[in-house]
Amino acid sequence: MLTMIRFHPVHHGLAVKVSFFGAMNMLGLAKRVNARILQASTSEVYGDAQESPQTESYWGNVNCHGVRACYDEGKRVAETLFFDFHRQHKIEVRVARIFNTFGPGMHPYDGRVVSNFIMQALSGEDITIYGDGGQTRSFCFVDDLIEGLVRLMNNDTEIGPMNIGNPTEFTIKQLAEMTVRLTKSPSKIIYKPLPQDDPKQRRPDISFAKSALDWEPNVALEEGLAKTIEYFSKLDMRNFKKPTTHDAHKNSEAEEKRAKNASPVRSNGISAATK
Ligand SMILES: O=c1ccn([C@@H]2O[C@H](COP(=O)(O)OP(=O)(O)O[C@H]3OC[C@@H](O)[C@H](O)[C@H]3O)[C@@H](O)[C@H]2O)c(=O)[nH]1
Repeated sequence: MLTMIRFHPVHHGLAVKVSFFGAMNMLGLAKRVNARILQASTSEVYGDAQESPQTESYWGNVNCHGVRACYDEGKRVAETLFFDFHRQHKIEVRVARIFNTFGPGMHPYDGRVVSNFIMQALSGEDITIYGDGGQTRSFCFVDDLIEGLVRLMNNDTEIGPMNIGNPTEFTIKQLAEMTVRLTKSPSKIIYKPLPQDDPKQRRPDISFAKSALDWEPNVALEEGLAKTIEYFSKLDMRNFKKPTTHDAHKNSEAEEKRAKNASPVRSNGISAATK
């Protein structure tokens, strides 16, 4: 749900609110009924990472006032709450950092890259790469993710945070080409501006999950993508409506315009207008 609303301007504040109050409420409930509780955290806590692969000990690189912050900071503060409740109230928390996950069951309009590309390819629309497509992601098939989460919840000693993702990295351009090939689509690939603060590289270090849970993903991107394409091709689209407009890239179009109108920046980074 948070993924779906992440870039919609109307919902920016809501993402932080849902993350914070949702975590507070659920932790209160876990305390009252003495339950073990899982936080589905995210690779977004690493922001535009300056280390790759990302280990759990990396503190991340998040622009706290950027357009993406509502999601990234919301999930970061939720982790803070989980660990505080663990320390103060001895709640049995488990925190998994999930990397880009895909598979049957995805909402066709959730706005993420896998669903966008498959929907575009199946309907013969242009495939929209944001930026030059050189940015990378590590895509985890849903069955692998669920197995990892179940093992983490059943583990009596490790609380996390723990990366649960597929460490095989692909560029977004490779994903677009693979989608076109697997769907045999006539769609052509087009390029749109990159959204502000879009991470350049995402790849989990899963050594912790491997040693603690004896877990690693088994489904390769191509195999998972084929299953996801099959799922999307059988969906009755009358049951879905577009929740938001297809406009994530527009954040950066607006940024570009602002930058063009701003005073020139000197090589020392100080705007000419400030001198
Ligand atoms: O149509 C599109 C959509 C997205 N993209 C690009 O594809 C990349 C991946 O974008 P996605 O929207 O799928 O999401 P991200 O990988 O950035 O974050 C994702 O993984 C971590 C989760 O916690 C987040 O909830 C999820 O959104 C980005 O570089 C994005 O700019 C396109 O090139 N075209």
